[in-house]
Amino acid sequence: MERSRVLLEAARIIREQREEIATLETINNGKSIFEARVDIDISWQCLEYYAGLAGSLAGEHIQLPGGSFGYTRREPLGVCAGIGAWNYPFQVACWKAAPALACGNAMVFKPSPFTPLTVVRLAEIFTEAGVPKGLFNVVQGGAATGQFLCHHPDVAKISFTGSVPTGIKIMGMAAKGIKPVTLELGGKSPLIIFSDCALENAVNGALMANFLTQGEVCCNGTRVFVERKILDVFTKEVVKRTQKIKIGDPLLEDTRMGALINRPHLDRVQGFIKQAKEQGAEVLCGGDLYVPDDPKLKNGYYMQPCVLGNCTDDMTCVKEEIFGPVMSILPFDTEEEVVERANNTKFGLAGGVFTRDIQKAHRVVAALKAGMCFINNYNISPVELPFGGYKASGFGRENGRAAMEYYSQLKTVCVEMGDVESVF
Ligand SMILES: NC(=O)c1ccc[n+]([C@@H]2O[C@H](COP(=O)([O-])OP(=O)(O)OC[C@H]3O[C@@H](n4cnc5c(N)ncnc54)[C@H](O)[C@@H]3O)[C@@H](O)[C@H]2O)c1
Ligand SMILES: C[N+](C)(C)CCCC=O
Repeated sequence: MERSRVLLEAARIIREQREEIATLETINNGKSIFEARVDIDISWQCLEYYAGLAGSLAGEHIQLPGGSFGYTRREPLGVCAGIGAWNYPFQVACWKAAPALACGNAMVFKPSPFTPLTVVRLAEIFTEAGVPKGLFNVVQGGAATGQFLCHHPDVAKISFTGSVPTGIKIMGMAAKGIKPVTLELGGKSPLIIFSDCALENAVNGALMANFLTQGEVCCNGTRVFVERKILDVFTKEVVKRTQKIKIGDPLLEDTRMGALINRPHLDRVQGFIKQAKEQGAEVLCGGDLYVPDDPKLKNGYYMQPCVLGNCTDDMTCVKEEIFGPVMSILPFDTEEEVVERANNTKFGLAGGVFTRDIQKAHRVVAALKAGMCFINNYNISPVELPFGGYKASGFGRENGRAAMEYYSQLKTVCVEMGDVESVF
């Protein structure tokens, strides 16, 4: 209950300072202030949710023969290292810190060197809310700092959010110390649009699945499979709506797409589009740099959101995570075919389906090999729901009751009520 009170107080401070933190996050990452506010809301909701769960940590009582019994205790792991990506800096830190602290652990958090700012604010808020000194700590740095944390003998668990190649290294380092890991890695998720969908919702869903945070979202549904019967009408509408997305100064109220994280990443995203064209895809809209009128933004890393048509499953843009505002549209004819193609990927983070046929919806998501599936929506984040991947997208879960499992360990106590029957 004490942990709960402190987390609730931290959530209250975040709510109170929402505008200031959102502004800092926009400066930190480049995403629009409109979206940053949503991220901050999801963050305080996460703290409130785990505040609610903190007092419910409990074991079981198990009756044994002769009046003996056993019981289990759910105990903290110790010092947990959190290593974050740059796309949701404040939110990722809250998704890790809230369950870690609720379960009685300490955390040392390392943000991405590209987004060092807001997690420091989080640490200050925790202190202000009454988190004891040293219980939540921030260290800045890049790969070397991350490696140091993973190898440190006092670190009991590593919770990592980032790319698959780094995830592989983290798992290797954790293996050396037999440390449990949570890996929240990348994806190339399918979004399946059946012809019996509510078209406007499906178009909205496809935009939500591809263009939040400049497309730099792990669970994005970037392979948009569209039933051939509605391919033309769906594509036309998606392109029309994509062209209307307001790009520019992320601190302006009406901006909906800000700047990508840095120049090398922008070049990489555009490299994927160039390669897609060479492989036969058609750029239906966007893909070029966007240069705002404001002279002080001229050198910003802005690009026009891109929709690719004429795509096939073997193209690089369809197989690899681009992590930018690039949607690939792929036609399909049957449910069986689309499920097989949707699952034909090394990743398994998310998936989505739009249809009015509720049986088909449940049948298809049951067949998808992905950890987070959406029916008739995409990329919403209720903190009550566990989030995490299958296959190369990682394992372990954040959010929901499930995350408590990943920040605690079970101790079993066996209690003898009779005499010891020795075999010797
Ligand atoms: N599944 C999820 O919840 C989720 C959420 C956000 C981002 N992501 C993924 O993150 C990737 C983009 O983020 P990124 O570019 O910051 O990823 P990244 O793997 O380059 O870096 C992630 C973090 O790991 C650190 N790091 C890098 N090398 C390390 C090493 N050898 N040892 C220890 N730490 C190291 C970085 O400094 C950073 O803090 C994408 O693939 C995206 O899909 C996944
Ligand atoms: C809040 N979203 C949009 C579901 C993103 C979760 C974190 C992944 O990058």
